[in-house]
Amino acid sequence: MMAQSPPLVLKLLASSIRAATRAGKIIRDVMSRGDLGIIEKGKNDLQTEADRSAQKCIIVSLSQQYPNLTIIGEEGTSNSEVPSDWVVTDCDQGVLAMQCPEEYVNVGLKDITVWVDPLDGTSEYAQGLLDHVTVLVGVAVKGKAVGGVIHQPYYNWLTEADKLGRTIWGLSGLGVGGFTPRSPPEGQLIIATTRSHSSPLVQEALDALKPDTVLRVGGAGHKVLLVLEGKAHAYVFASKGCKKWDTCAPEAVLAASGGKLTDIHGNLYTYEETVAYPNNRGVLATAAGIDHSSIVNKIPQKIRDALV
Ligand SMILES: Nc1ncnc2c1ncn2[C@@H]1O[C@H](COP(=O)(O)O)[C@@H](O)[C@H]1OP(=O)(O)O
Ligand SMILES: [Mg+2]
Ligand SMILES: [Mg+2]
Ligand SMILES: [Mg+2]
Repeated sequence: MMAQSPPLVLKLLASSIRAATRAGKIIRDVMSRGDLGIIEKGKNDLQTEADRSAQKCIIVSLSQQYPNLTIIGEEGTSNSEVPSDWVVTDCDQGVLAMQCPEEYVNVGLKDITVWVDPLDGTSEYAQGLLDHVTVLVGVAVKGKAVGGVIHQPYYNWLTEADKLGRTIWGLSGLGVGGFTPRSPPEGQLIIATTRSHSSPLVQEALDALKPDTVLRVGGAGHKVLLVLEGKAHAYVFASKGCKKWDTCAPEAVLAASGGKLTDIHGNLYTYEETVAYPNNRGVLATAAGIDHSSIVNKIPQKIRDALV
């Protein structure tokens, strides 16, 4: 009997794990060399050589394996040559060997849009808050965020440098791999929010939720990691500013763990190729077991009306 090739969604996730991990090494190498090559794309919006190089690594690596795949990356498109050791065309064998959830077995290339944030937390990267940095690859099927990779290249950098970096993935219907999610402590409310893109509206939403603790940290990927790790109950960002590549992978990984990422109204974003990039309705993510809608309901209508 001929061996069946693995379903596309599973294989793409397995390839994305390898590509994101390679991109993380590029991000560390740029920092080690010390010349970040910073460009200001807009107000409070930087791009470094690490963002550019990591994106090339991921896009070239996935495009070689999946010609005609729709890939949308934060740093735009460029056809420039990349060093051959940036091109990774192998797969994570552990994920490849898993049983693909039935509903994704027959998904074809045309149903998929991949959203790439090659370096999430650029502002923190430039300031040396290196554990806030993640590499995000999200796999959307017919507009729904179903698969995701969150690679954290500097995980453990201050504590166990010999175990540097981690890669966490999730697939709807299959679960989360790379670590074991934990529940946040009961009887309190810990909220993670922005440290570099705050505003009066962001603060008003936090005040309304009366949290015991607010963690002001960088990156959408990093904040969702805090929620997955049980270090925060929720990630609340009552502002525009995040884009589809910031939330696609985190949404998929969080959902695979039983949590939820939506706009501030509690509605899911969609991730089809034609969708507008900005997440103008804010971000609200909650851990598994947290009542997402009760948090939505505590956000004053005035704030919700401002985010449409
Ligand atoms: N006003 C903004 N302009 C550009 N990017 C933003 C803005 N607000 C948020 N982001 C993106 O969303 C991520 C999460 O936001 P925050 O860290 O403020 O909570 C940021 O790291 C940044 O992604 P990136 O670093 O990939 O450009
Ligand atoms: Mg950016
Ligand atoms: Mg980002
Ligand atoms: Mg980015």
